[in-house]
Amino acid sequence: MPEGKFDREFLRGALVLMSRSEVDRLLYVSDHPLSTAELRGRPVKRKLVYAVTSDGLVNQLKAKKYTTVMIPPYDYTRIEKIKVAVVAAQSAGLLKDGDTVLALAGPGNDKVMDTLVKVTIGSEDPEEKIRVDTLGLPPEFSSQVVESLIHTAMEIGAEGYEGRPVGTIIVIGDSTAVMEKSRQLILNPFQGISEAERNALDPPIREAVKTFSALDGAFIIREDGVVLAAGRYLLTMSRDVKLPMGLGARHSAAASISAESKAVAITVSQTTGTVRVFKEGEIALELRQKLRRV
Ligand SMILES: Nc1ncnc2c1ncn2[C@@H]1O[C@H](COP(=O)(O)OP(=O)(O)OP(=O)(O)O)[C@@H](O)[C@H]1O
Repeated sequence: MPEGKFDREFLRGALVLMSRSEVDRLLYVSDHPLSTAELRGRPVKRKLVYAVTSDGLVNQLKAKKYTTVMIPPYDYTRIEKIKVAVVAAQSAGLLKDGDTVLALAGPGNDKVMDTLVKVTIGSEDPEEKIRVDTLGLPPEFSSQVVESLIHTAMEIGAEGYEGRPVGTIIVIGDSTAVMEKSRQLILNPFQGISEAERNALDPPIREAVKTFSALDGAFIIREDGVVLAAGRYLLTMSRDVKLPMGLGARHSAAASISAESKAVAITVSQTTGTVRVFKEGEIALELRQKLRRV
């Protein structure tokens, strides 16, 4: 889409707002950085954080002393792009609780920006907030991967598969150990696909995870999001796990694998749609469904 007069006005309007002292950070989610002319006379460089999708661009912008974070090059919606960029900026220590952030994103891979979002960091409804940061995950885990899979799990719990409720387990991290402590129940649907094409950060792969959640068994996912397998039966049965009454074999298997490896295990309960994250054998996070469509 070529950039028109209104698009330039929109950007100018957004930059005027961003210059205001109430705004702590301006998150510019685009592979088309602002031009010198667009930035001239605006005291925003200090606040500006670019979120871009290529290493090359990160290096170019850093060489020009711009604060820059990298986000995956997937086909996200504008709001998803902004969420991913906020998480990336948080992980890079660029945002703190209470910061007012204005984020700008556009529909495609051109210069046009059409979405301006105001976010106050840490102000979300605690029920809604997925506090991956408070899970205390080791550094090898990508908070983007974990957050996106928790989100996918919430969708599985809310929507089920073809109108019927489904449950599943998603095990993330320490994958060599987890593969050793599990066995394939069915043919692995992710086998033979190149690693670049089976990353859970990629929206089509997230959709595939939702579809395959109807299969028996667990997903095994590497820290960087590469889906190694679906349909795995977890062989661990640890006695040291703490489970509330009423949770059965699925939750017990997830708790056990998280006790016997460094992995975290996300469960979706078929019965209630509730999503739980297990770490070191215990529930580290529990998210109930507000609205269930199945
Ligand atoms: N060790 C395991 N590895 C992978 N999946 C498992 C394992 N044990 C059970 N499951 C899956 O969990 C399913 C449901 O088991 P069960 O009803 O006992 O679980 P639950 O913890 O009560 O969870 P839900 O709330 O989903 O019913 C089984 O049909 C199976 O697909």
